[in-house]
Amino acid sequence: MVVGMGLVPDVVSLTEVTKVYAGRVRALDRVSVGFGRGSFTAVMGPSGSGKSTLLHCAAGLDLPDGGRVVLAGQEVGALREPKLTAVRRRHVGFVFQSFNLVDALTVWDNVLLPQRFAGTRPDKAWAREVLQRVGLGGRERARPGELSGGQQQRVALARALAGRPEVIFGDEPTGALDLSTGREVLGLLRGFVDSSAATVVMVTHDPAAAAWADRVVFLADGRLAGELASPTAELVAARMTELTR
Ligand SMILES: Nc1ncnc2c1ncn2[C@@H]1O[C@H](COP(=O)(O)OP(=O)(O)OP(=O)(O)O)[C@@H](O)[C@H]1O
Repeated sequence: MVVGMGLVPDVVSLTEVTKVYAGRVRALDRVSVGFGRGSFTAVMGPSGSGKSTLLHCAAGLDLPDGGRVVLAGQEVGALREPKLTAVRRRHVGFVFQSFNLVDALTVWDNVLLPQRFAGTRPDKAWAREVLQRVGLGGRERARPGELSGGQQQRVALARALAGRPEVIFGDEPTGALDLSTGREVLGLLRGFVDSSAATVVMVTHDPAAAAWADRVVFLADGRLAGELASPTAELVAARMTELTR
């Protein structure tokens, strides 16, 4: 099944992607899916269905064993290090459940860190604006340990956005947050998609979180198991119940 290959050009596309672990676990089995510019996609499926593997392959963090991944116009499998890392740093932002902030650095330095790693001159005015937008204006000098979980996730979001990536990948970005803080983070992601035509691909277990997306892509046993446009939490939950039956 091929989903998401629409009229809008894809920022990320996977064609017949297969990933096998330890020579026998087929985590992804000929998955073809595209993520269009300015779209927000949630990836869902039962535990072990291949969601994180899909995200890692799409983001160039992991190489597929078969098929093709094109990320921001570059075929990932054809790139060697350090080029692959350079493409990732230039075009991709990440938001993980565990935030992955550096405790020894201030909020400000955490936000600018990926650009410093990339060797690009940080756009400080934009970084400041992004921190304002996520509600952390004035907290630049704080350390992550002094912030709440929700605030730390917002720092991670600001860090992901500060380099103006074409695509942001989230692996359970609201998984460690309470309901209302999770909603705030999802609202921010939604706002960035709508205002800057950024592309978001987010793995989640939560139907209410998936309902913020334009589309939900379902996986089961490493294969695509359909998609849902304009999702509601109820429709997503019903589909998940069918998949886990
Ligand atoms: N590094 C690895 N080595 C061996 N097997 C792996 C590895 N990573 C993932 N797998 C296996 O690949 C399959 C897909 O894993 P993946 O983490 O992508 O699923 P998931 O849908 O994200 O699961 P969850 O919802 O539980 O996080 C599982 O069977 C998992 O055990």
